[in-house]
Amino acid sequence: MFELVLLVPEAAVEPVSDALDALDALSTSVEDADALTPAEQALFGEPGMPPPKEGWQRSRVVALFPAEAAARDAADLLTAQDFFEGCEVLGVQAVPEQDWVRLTQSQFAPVEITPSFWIVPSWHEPPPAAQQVIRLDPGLAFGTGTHPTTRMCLRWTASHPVAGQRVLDYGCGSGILAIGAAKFGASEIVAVDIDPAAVESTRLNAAANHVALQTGLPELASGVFDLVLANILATPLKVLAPLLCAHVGRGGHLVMAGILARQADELREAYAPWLALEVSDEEDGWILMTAARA
Ligand SMILES: C[S@@+](CC[C@H](N)C(=O)[O-])C[C@H]1O[C@@H](n2cnc3c(N)ncnc32)[C@H](O)[C@@H]1O
Repeated sequence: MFELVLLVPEAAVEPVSDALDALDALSTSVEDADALTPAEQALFGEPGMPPPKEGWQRSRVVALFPAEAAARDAADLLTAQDFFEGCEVLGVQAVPEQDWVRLTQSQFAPVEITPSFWIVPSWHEPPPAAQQVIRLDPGLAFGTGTHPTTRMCLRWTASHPVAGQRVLDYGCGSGILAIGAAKFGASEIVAVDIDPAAVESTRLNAAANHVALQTGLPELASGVFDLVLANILATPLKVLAPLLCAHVGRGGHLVMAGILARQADELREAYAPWLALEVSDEEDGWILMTAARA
């Protein structure tokens, strides 16, 4: 494999990427050419918000070709185009052979939730101290245990008596919270998501963990539960307030994540007509908000 590396100003990124596609590049990646320098620009918005800017001032565009001649031909053809003005060919270089599967796998190590509760990818052995293990590989749906919001929900489940309880995981993603509840003895679990890919992912992950649960689109959730887990984001959680509260039975708990510390008051206010939320955990600027129904 050979890669053609280009320096491209913001306005030309789209036509250059389209042209690389038309020139049969196997893949094209676009990175901030000023990354790790004082000119680096953040393109991430707050969760749920659009980024403050569409593109970087200068991008490093890397296109992969199967042969050196194809990469050099593409460079020659691009250089002749009007839209290439202001762009620069930085070079064509051989890409060393890699074991991509092993490289990807090496980036996902077991995640500790508590000293005895771990999330472990299928290619790792569980650590000796692990008494409870969720087997989970990164996939299409959110929830591998590496995000603080997921970890806080799992820690809550691990430290409360969920055995024998009816549990609703609202916004289940990979199903990790539902599977966690099953590992701690919940007797009936319903896991729902608006994304059909998440529902499928939950079904597969539950099977891989030998866990029985019901999963489907949100309409599947009916009745009241002893525990309602919802790791979504502040804005949808506010909209869902009446619905989620209606699912919390007497003596039951609502546990919510996906909320930034500075959003605590607005969430408290949105839920006040039904339940009194309090902050019960915090990690990396994210908080866990919980409430109990008397
Ligand atoms: C941050 S992920 C959480 C996944 C997993 N529960 C975890 O804790 O890691 C949020 C999930 O909520 C789902 N979601 C977003 N809005 C939703 C809604 N209104 N109703 C149901 N699911 C929703 C998304 O599709 C996504 O899978």
